[in-house]
Amino acid sequence: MFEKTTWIKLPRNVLVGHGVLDDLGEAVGDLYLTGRPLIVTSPTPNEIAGDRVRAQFDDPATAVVEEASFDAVEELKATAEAVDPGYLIALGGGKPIDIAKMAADHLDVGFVSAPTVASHDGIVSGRSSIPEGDTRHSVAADPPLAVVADTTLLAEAPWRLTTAGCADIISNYTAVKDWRLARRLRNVEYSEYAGALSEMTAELLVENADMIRPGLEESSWVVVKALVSSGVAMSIAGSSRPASGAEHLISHQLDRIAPGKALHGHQVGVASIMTEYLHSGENGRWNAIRDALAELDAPTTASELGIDDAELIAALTSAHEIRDRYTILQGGINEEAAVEVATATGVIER
Ligand SMILES: NC(=O)C1=CN([C@@H]2O[C@H](COP(=O)(O)OP(=O)(O)OC[C@H]3O[C@@H](n4cnc5c(N)ncnc54)[C@H](OP(=O)(O)O)[C@@H]3O)[C@@H](O)[C@H]2O)C=CC1
Ligand SMILES: O=C(CO)COP(=O)(O)O
Ligand SMILES: [Zn+2]
Repeated sequence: MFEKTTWIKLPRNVLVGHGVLDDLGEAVGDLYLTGRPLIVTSPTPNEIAGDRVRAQFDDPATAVVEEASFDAVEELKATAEAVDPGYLIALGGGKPIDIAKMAADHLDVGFVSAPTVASHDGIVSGRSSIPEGDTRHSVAADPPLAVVADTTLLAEAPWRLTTAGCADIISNYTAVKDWRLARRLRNVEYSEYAGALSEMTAELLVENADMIRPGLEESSWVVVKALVSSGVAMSIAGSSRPASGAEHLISHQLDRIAPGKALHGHQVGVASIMTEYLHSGENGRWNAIRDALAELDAPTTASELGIDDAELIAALTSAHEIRDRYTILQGGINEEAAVEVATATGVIER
């Protein structure tokens, strides 16, 4: 008997465009949400756009989060108990979005995402990525009911945050390779739709790379559409597999070994050059990944990330330990081989 079930959760309203942050109230009204909103943000986005959002609601409450952690989720839930919100609005980068997404899931209230940077593909996904001790959890949570991405605001954000979003998308190439490898060698569940969507998203971004330039609203448009599409691929898959393979494991390790030095997207981009090399060898397309990153002004070396060679090698050799996810790094890579891949790809100097 056929007993498989698929439940794909997706946002209902996705609003991308010029000045649309001022339509957030309307987008929320369209969802028939009731009660007061709790705006979950972090210091910079609160300063830049908090008042614009608060002005659209009666009696809004605000919680400012400083870090992505399970403690921050618990603190937010405690705030919510006092505030009794009808729904949450996440305003900011990956940090407040991940925290609000997970807290909304626990509180059983709706959640709306208003990204202020196009820096990662969690703006739409049904996952929260939260570190805990030596591990990193990709926690299932309902995706936002609505996404309101204001391209004017995103184009004004520092360029390096946009290039981080581009690099997070480019890393989909190797994430899908790892996923296919895991299907072949461990029979893990694989979705052709999610894999194809994720790869196509990376392909379209690279094809449009010449349109992606600092301060251009069209660029934010192209990048956000890609981030939305990648998030949808994760929702279809019901896991972060289409957008997170060994390159993400390396980046998560860098977050622990060299915290705060580089952005998530930039780390996964550089790591992706190396995992592509591991997948396809020296004549493979690792240099196409490197060139695409360089064209988008994203880092391609450890020193551009601000990371020491030793930190990079430590992340490479320990990445396989942090999550039970089969990738090209399964079983680990030893130090000599790690130095070889990092130098062969120019990520560290010989
Ligand atoms: N759930 C998922 O599927 C995914 C989750 N992620 C997670 O997302 C996080 C990375 O996201 P990222 O956005 O880089 O993290 P942050 O939320 O930390 O944002 C990065 C920086 O941008 C600042 N910022 C936010 N908006 C603006 C703006 N408009 N202008 C200037 N600065 C601004 C923030 O300020 P401040 O310091 O004041 O907050 C912060 O310093 C990681 O934790 C990663 O694991 C990544 C991909 C997918
Ligand atoms: O960053 C992500 C996808 O781009 C989320 O991946 P993780 O599941 O590895 O946290
Ligand atoms: Zn990512």
